[in-house]
Amino acid sequence: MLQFDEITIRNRSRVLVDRVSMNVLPGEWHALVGQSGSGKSLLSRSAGLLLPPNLSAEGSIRLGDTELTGMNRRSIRQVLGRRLAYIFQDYQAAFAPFRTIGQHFSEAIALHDKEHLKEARTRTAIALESVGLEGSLAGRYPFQLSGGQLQRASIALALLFTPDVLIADEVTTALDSVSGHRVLSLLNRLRLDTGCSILFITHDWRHVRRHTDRIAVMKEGRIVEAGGTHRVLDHPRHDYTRQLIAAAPVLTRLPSGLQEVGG
Ligand SMILES: Nc1ncnc2c1ncn2[C@@H]1O[C@H](COP(=O)(O)OP(=O)(O)OP(=O)(O)O)[C@@H](O)[C@H]1O
Repeated sequence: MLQFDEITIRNRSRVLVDRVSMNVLPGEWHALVGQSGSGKSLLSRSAGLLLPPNLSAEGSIRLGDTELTGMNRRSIRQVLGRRLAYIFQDYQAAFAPFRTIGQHFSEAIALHDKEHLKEARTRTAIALESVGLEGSLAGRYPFQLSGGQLQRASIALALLFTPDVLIADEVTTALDSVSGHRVLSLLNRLRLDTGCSILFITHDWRHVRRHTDRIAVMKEGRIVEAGGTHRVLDHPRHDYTRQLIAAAPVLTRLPSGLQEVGG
């Protein structure tokens, strides 16, 4: 569904992502893990052509049959939000401070589905309700919502057009553990309802074990190990994966079928 082929990302002096290939399958929840600075965010941003201007990317990224690399701004804008959506740790950045939540939804509908603009209000209310928020929140400004509410609103906005792939980059990091857990349960329900795939970047192995189907492990710009979640967690082949798992002590004590308490 989202196929990265031999992606290399560099700045003038350094290769930051080195010939990475990865395939996110339809409907799956695919984790991308690795230490800070290993290149996870750059790789995921390269799909939406969202790299900072001082970096360049080579290789091929396909969403279904559509080649994303080399698209012009106009074409990628049509893909972003409609077929490929992002949610970030910094969910505040998804909203402009002086526009209401509802205005953000109307703008997205105006961009991707103009002929149904008249129904924007109803659609917004339905979308907000699908993530457990009241439709009336559409009239509020971002600063009038809690962190958890705003993250839910950003998920509703990202999933408004049922994208094929949702890229979730450390979406629970800024939330307390209960809100984080709720957000991920919500994502799982929406994934099952809509059939979208999730590329999930995280440092939290509890979430990896609980939710994901497959894992790719990144180290210094390369994927060093990839496979089914239970295989990688219970029988890691690469030393680096073993070290990462050892640094999350609770996981070392649990066979993959069991869930840890808490979190
Ligand atoms: N605009 C940039 N210019 C130069 N180097 C950059 C730029 N953006 C990121 N990097 C470097 O690229 C490497 C990979 O960064 P990236 O943000 O992808 O890491 P990450 O694995 O997502 O880390 P984290 O888990 O902390 O978010 C890091 O060494 C980072 O310093």
